[in-house]
Amino acid sequence: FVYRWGKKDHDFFVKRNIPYEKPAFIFGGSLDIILRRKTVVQALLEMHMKYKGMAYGAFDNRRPVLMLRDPQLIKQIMIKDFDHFVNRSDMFEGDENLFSSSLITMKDDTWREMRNTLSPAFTGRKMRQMFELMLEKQNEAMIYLKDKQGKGEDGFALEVKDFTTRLTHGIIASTAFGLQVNSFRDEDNEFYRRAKKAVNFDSLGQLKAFFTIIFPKLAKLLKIELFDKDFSDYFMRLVLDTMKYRAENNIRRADMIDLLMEAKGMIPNENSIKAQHREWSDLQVVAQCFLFFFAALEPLSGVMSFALHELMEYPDVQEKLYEEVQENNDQLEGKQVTYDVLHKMPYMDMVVSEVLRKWPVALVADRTCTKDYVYESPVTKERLEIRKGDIVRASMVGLHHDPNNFPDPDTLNPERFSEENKSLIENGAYFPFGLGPRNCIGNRFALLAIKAFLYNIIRDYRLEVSDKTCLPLELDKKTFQLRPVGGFWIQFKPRH
Ligand code: HEM
Repeated sequence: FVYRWGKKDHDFFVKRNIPYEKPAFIFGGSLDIILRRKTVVQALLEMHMKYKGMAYGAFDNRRPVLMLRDPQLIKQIMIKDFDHFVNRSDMFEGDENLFSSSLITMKDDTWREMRNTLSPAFTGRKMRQMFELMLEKQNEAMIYLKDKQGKGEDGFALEVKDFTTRLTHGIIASTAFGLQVNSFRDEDNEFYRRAKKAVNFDSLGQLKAFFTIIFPKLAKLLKIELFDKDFSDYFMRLVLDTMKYRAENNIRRADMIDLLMEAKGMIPNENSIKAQHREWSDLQVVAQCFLFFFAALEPLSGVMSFALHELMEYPDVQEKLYEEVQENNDQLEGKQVTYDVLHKMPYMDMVVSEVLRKWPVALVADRTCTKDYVYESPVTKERLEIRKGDIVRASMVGLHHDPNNFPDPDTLNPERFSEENKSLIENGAYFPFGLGPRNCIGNRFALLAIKAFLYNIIRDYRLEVSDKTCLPLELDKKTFQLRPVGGFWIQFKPRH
């Protein structure tokens, strides 16, 4: 029995006549990663380059996954034939919890209705209002750096992932939970501690996550939950109490809580959202605030950290960006950067696009096939059959580093995204925020936060190599997070 179970689905791609990466007994496709022999990025890149053609097979732990390689096919699945591929793959089995009830994991009509409910929170108008809340947090971060700098001119070395994580926590606490926490000054606040525990899996957390994914039924039987009850109760109480307090005291604020209160009919509704959808349960509402942690915290702080590292490694790019920042800073007479100014900085846009090409931190985007599907390549006439229940996956990291799509892929070159060059980029080959109706709902939010962050840092500091910098950047195999060996160390030299 164990032998049969350990080899379950190993012939999946043989039967389909699709080339595939052979899985290991019991552990499927993740053995090298569990044993820390490879990083996830390395495994994805190697596979992408090894296979040719439209698609190949791989195993995500024990599940067969069809890896899509061809930009045309990816566009067809993610955009044009989205109706066959509405849902993501199930990550965890188990009872309803804060993760399983969030937009990321919702399915079919429930997903559609929740996406419609949340979309107004991410429009240009709302972003403009949320920008003010973001700036408050960015200012706290800049004060922290100033204090660290002291009077010396040489500056100081900083592990920037810790710094960007604290900043992102502050932004999420404010924009999603309506909370004012200064994670720089008050380093041990309860919100920060609890949230960090949830997202920043320690070794035991990582083991629990793997166990629940590889042995979902056993985990359910043994009542091994990814989030303990105490933790879920804290966030449920936090959001529901805030809503009650605001309703009683008639408080409005440009954040997620406000939008969800509208959706629940607790306050007057600007967007007539309530009329369009069902009654959401308390769990479903709180899960949408919580999803900022899963969907936003790690990618946002990750991209900010990689951006600083890249600017440090490419001083010419850094100087060119500084010139653009300085020009705008002069026009603003040193006042705070605005939403409009950030949208009119072409070089900033090119730099951020290129950092996201090199470091598409979400790495992959998944869909589950919900109706049988056949694709025929218009070029080669090759056919690919995808059946209901199959999982398909596009590897952004593979496509973004494929020299056929981006020559010299390991070099940071913002010119790829210049006005004249960017139209040459195929959008099935570049999609750091995913593609189609199920793409990242927070992409504008993310771009805004990253650009405001870079503006402030580059205006005040020159980024240089420190004694502890990992250069060339080598990802740490010991963690599932994207982090260089020894951390993201950078020397901050004050410009003024
Ligand atoms: C640089 C930062 C970010 C990156 C690179 C990123 C990337 C992605 C990617 C690749 C997906 C999957 C898209 C697909 O399947 O086609 C996604 C989904 C999602 N992201 Fe982001 N994201 C970022 C920041 C954020 C932020 C700040 C938020 C919230 C404010 C957010 C909320 C979401 C949500 C809710 C989904 C699921 C959407 C759905 O299923 O309808 N993300 N993100």
